[in-house]
Amino acid sequence: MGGTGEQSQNYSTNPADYKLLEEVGYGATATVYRAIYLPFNQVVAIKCLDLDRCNINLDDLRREAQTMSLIDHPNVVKAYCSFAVERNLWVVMPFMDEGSCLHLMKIAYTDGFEEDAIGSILKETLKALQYLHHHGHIHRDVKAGNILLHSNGAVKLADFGVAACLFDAGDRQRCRNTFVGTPCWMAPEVLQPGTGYNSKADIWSFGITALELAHGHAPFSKYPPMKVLLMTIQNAPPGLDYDRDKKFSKSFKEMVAMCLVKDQTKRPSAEKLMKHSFFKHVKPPELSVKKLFADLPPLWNRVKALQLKDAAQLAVKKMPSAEEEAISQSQYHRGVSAWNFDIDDLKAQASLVTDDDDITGTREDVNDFVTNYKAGAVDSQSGTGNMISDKASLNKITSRVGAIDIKQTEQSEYLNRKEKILESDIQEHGLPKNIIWKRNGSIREATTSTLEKDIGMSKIKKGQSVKTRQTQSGPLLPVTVLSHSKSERGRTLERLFDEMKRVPVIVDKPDGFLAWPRWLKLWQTPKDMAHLRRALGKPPLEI
Ligand SMILES: Nc1ncnc2c1ncn2[C@@H]1O[C@H](COP(=O)(O)OP(=O)(O)OP(=O)(O)O)[C@@H](O)[C@H]1O
Repeated sequence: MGGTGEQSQNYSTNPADYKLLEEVGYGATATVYRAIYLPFNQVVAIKCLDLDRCNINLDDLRREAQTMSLIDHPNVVKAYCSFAVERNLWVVMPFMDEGSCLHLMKIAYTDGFEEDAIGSILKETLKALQYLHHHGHIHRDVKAGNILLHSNGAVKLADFGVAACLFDAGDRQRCRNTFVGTPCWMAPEVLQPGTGYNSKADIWSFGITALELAHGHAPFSKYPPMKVLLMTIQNAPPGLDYDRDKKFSKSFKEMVAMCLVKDQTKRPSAEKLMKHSFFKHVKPPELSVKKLFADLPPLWNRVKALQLKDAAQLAVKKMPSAEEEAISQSQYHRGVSAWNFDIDDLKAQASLVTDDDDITGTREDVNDFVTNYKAGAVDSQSGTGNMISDKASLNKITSRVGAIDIKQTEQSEYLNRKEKILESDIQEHGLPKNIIWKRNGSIREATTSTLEKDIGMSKIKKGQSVKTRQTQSGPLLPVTVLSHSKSERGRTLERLFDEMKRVPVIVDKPDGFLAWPRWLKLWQTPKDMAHLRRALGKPPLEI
């Protein structure tokens, strides 16, 4: 099933022929926009790769994008064309109007999909792998975040070619100890230097993706990457559990187990896997996949809602002294591909991590917080939004964004280069008026007005931006602060306030104000206010 408005015409490489509309996704190196190709008045997606962040030769990138444009299969997202725009590479693709499976799970299916939908999604993805492997390609980044969906039921595997190119140029093949990939989804042989890998690595990732779709997250996802690496190499492969996963069929469990065999030579090829009985009775995606989107708001509103949720995660995450760890965690839980790591270094770090380590709280914490917040369960009465207007103290602040240290004075410039959520955006596109948040089978409604009011958008002046990029997902939210004992809570708050000094959430560029959304009201008692005062070194100003 193609059905995504793909046309065989030539697309121009003149940026003026494209009108960028909403942001519909972002990854490690790219931001994806819905756009109109003006000569055809056709909706397309444009992936804007930031070449400064890619560290890659433009010619290599172009060549790879050209390869991508030669790909022709209904289950693989093809590139219509690509061209450089200043320090970006634009890749023009068909617009998959329901976004990725990952986004969909995050917004409405946090515990994963039902088996009939999973079967259809996996079967279509496997067709894509069959095609790619047959043509001698390895995808290397199969995961729910790269499986795109269309409202007509079409399922396509994305991120082939350009991603591979980007990372190959980072010496993936040549450098023995350095790999790039998404650790949770990576096969043991990919993680072990010198082993060598082939298309069977995609079959492992396919098996992990099956578990991701079944549970709403990949196995080991609560652990830091270095631990995942060791667990993948040393532990028994993950799988569907007899007890926990009772709702899934025997044939589904068997199929997943076949993919997740550590010895790559014993894993089936895509072609052989397609013959497994699990795929024989799969429903057509128009029946099982299409129904997943019923009642959901448009993709761009969902993306915006997720960004706000992520901003919350960033702002209140607890990471007492391990900023880098938490930022890494954030990227890791987002499932981004740009994970550069050194095996020896990671092994050294991994030895310091115990099974009981819970560095960042849990995914459930985050979801519970968001759900409760929307339902009004989080106290939003006590405390008010606070703003620090003391420039001298601000100048001391260094915010850590991704792997880059940015001094306060450089922040405006940095933020200018980032995508922003502006008040005008919120007003223009609106947050989803009636998101149906399905959780544990229950349905809740969140209204724009509540969310906007509590976020204090009315207080945010035009030009202020919310930094969200680094926090697509991940259990970084210390919402347990609300249920902790007093002393635990105090300690968590202290760390939180300490963190707040370093991580500005909203920056008012003209005045150099630092603030955070007023709905992050975790200081609930006079004692908490005292903590805040101490952490800031001065009484917080109310806004
Ligand atoms: N053609 C498309 N139509 C609609 N949404 C898209 C399209 N391509 C990508 N997206 C959205 O944008 C997100 C990021 O895109 P993509 O994965 O290509 O970026 P990336 O930088 O390569 O990310 P990563 O490295 O994390 O995989 C996707 O997860 C998906 O939600």
